[in-house]
Amino acid sequence: MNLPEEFTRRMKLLLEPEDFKAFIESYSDDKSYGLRINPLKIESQETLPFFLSPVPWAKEGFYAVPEEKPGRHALHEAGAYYIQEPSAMAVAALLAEPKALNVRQTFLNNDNKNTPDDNATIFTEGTPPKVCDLCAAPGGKSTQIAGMLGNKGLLVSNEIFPQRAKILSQNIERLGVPNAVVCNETPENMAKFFPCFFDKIVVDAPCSGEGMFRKDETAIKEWTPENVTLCAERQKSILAEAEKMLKPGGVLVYSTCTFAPAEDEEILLWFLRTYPDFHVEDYHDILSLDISDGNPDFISDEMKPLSDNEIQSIHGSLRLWPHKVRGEGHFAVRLKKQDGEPPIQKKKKKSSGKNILSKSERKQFIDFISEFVSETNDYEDKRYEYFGDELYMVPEQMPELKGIKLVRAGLHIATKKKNRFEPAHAFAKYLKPDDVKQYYECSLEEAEKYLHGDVLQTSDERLSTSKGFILVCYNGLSLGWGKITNGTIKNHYPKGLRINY
Ligand SMILES: C[S@@+](CC[C@H](N)C(=O)[O-])C[C@H]1O[C@@H](n2cnc3c(N)ncnc32)[C@H](O)[C@@H]1O
Repeated sequence: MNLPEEFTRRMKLLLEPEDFKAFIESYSDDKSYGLRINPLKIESQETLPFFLSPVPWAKEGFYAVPEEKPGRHALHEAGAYYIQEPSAMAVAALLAEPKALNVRQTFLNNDNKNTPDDNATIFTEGTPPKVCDLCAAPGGKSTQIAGMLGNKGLLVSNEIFPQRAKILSQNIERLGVPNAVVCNETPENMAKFFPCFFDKIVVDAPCSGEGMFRKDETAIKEWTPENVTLCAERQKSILAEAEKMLKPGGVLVYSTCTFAPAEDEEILLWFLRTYPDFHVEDYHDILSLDISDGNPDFISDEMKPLSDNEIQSIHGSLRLWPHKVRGEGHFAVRLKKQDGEPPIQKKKKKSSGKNILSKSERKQFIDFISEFVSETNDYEDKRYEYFGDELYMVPEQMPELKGIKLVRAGLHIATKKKNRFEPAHAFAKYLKPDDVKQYYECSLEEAEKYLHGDVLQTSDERLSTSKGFILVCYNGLSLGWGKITNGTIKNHYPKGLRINY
């Protein structure tokens, strides 16, 4: 592998000779590859037909074998898991509260045996939090956070580039997440819409991507020292906006997938000096002791001298090195904002009302879903809003977002067509077989046909007289809608998502 010369020179200066040797040698190893199970869909990895071994720092994370192609399997489309580079899984894990993370520690101490307690999620106590993932596409951290939220609270996932925001939104849909709002905004606009709003924010910043070298040749080609400087400036401006959006007492997680101190330790130091009401919370002993500390010696002379407090804070950040852990490399730190009274904000109205379902429309909608949903009670007191003809079940904690570029406003539940509704694909992805009046459980071969867009033929006696919308499932997980008559299931899998197996 042809690493950029200046990159190698810098790493040689930073690392001890033995470390440097091991670091460079790690580039001849295979890249790390993993998947994270989606707790909204499956309880354990045991139902997956792949060879998996646990990632120490992420409860739902597993190393996988790329040759088994889990990304091409029907279970992937069913939202059972998300393919994610293992070291990246440490970032969202840093959002967890220590109590829940101690559960994880027990998990590790028990030879990685899964225990029922281990399903404890981080946000189950007290009011469910409002979380923002500010640089979110394609959705690795967002889908991990959604799993931790367990359909409670609010997740606002933002991505600045429209095409990437669309992919983010699709991944959120695939994993069946109901409480995520996807925005396509600049961090500056996000801060205007959400001042002092969030309990937790992740800034997984755009960076020079030195941790991508083994995975992606273009990261090597695009690397320049000037880009490192440019990224560092951009990271500061993104963090400055994130800070405005965080409530007092809130948690900010900053991360990059690069090794450049200018984007890691130095950004952390800059942040602590600019915002003295933040301090670092050290999670090494909670996440995994294999993870290294951030290094105060990496700080350049212009930023020296460092106080004892600053040195300790930098030690509290995490570095995942590819020669020390099984992962491509990451930097991450958890910052806590001092408690205090939030500045008084103009209260945002919940909604202007014009998009909201009228009483008669609400009745019409509930009547419509009662044709295929077993229990409509859960849907009766929810907040519904139209965006054009698209009807969304909007998370309760979402303020009115007039003027913001929205890609997804919660759970896309239906499309209005003249005087009737058509259930949305996202709604199918959210539902489980037990939630509906009729579902069809496919074989793997049928699932692949369905995902390809084919009509399915069933000889299942129970369905011989069935009519109307039916949830097409594989391994007990919904793939999408079909419409059944006389045992023939017409395919409603969205055209843009169809796959050639
Ligand atoms: C490291 S990636 C995020 C990866 C994502 N968190 C995940 O886990 O899948 C950084 C993201 O920031 C976006 N980005 C680029 N420039 C940005 C800017 N000026 N402000 C905010 N986000 C930006 C990129 O498009 C990219 O999707």
